[in-house]
Formats: sequence, C-alpha cells, structure tokens
Amino acid sequence: MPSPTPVLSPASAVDAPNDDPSTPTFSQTAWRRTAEIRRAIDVHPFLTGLADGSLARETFVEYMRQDALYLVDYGRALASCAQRAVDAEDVIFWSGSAEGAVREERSLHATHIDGLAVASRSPTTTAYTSYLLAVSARGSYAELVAAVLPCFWIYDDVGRRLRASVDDLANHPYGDWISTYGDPAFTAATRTARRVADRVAHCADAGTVERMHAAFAQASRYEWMFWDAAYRHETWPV
Ligand SMILES: Cc1ncc(CN)c(N)n1
Repeated sequence: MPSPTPVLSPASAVDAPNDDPSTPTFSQTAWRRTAEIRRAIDVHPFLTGLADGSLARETFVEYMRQDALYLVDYGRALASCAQRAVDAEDVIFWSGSAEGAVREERSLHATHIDGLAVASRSPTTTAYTSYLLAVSARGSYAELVAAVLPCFWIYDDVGRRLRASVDDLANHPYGDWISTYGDPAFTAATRTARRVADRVAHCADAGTVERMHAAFAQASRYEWMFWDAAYRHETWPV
C-alpha cells in the first residue's frame, strides 16, 4: 500500500547550535532518533486536515478542550523545571515559559471553546499529563528538561512548516493556531529549551543521558497520540 503523502512540506534540517560539529549534541541525536515518530505526525489526518483547512470544527474544538487541560499541567512541569534549575537565566526562562503555557491556555480557550462546556480528561490527556507530572516529581532535572522539550520543538517544527505552506492565514479556519506556533518567538523559545537540554546532557553521566533520550522519545510519542486521540474523539472504554 503506498504511504500517505504529507501535506506539510518536508521537515527542515536540524539547526541546533553546536560548538563542536564533530560531536552531535543531545538534541540533534534525540531529534534523529525520533524521526519515525515525526514522519507519523506529518501524515496524521488531524494535521493534514489542519493544514488544508478541512479538519472538522468539532474535532478541533475537542483538541482545544483537551489542550486547555494539558497546558495547565504542562505549565506545572515547566514551573518544576524553574524550581530545580541551577542557573538564574534558566530559572527566568522556565518560569516565563510556565506562565506562557497557562496564558496560552487562557487565550486559545477564550477564542475556540464554549465557556459552558465542561471537558473531561481523555485517556491520552490523562496519560500524557500524568507522565509529565510523574517526571516532575520523581525524575531528575535532566530527565524533566528532556521530557518537556518535544512540547516546544514538535510544535515549533509543525507550526513553522504550516505557516510556510499557508498563503492566507487571515482567512484560514485555523490561522490563529498556525500563527501561534509558527511565530518566530516560539522558535526562539524552542532554541533556548534545546540549549538548556544540551548543556545539561553535556555535564551528565551516560545513564542520565540515556534516560533523557527515553524521556524525549516518550513525550514525542505522546505528542502524536494527543493529536490522534482528538481526531478519534477518544473516550474511556468503560
Ligand atoms: C499537547 C501539546 N503539546 C505541546 C503544546 C505546545 N505548547 C501544546 N499546546 N499542546
């Protein structure tokens, strides 16, 4: 069976800052190891429908409802990064990102979701947020930084490519979502998150770096699952 054609343009090359190009950074290796997951993301009907505007409105609203629940816990995980960071600059970065995640929830929620609708957490939202909060509570700082990185990087990667492929964002049904994640400020935040992860991995022992890779891959998998769950309007089986 032929594989589906991605509507998104091909992913851009890895553009990590790297002082020593002969040795890949943690983030370059993590990105390469998870290429299969991103290929699955690029052809997922949620995103191909988002790209060409054909995604059903109810499906997008379901995604937004779950995302509003997700972003508050994601903000808690980022606040935990701030609490555990050593460098003052990193404390500023993580606490600003935590605030940004919760504000993002407020603004997207206000635009797309009926204020009276009460959403219950889907199985995938429960799994993803529980995972991030468990790493916040019991993982090392290094693991936690790796676990939150795909939330920046995958959205930046998808957002930038969607923005480049849509001609008229103002008249696109999901133009505000694409603008949010295709924004250069989001790319800058992603770069900073990668630099922190690379710096932390550089000083970590081999076992910790492998746990960082496992956390990065797990969160990347959850990113695919999150779009997939919204697309299926996932509910609890019993
Ligand atoms: C599930 C999910 N992951 C990441 C993002 C980007 N902050 C988001 N809004 N939602």
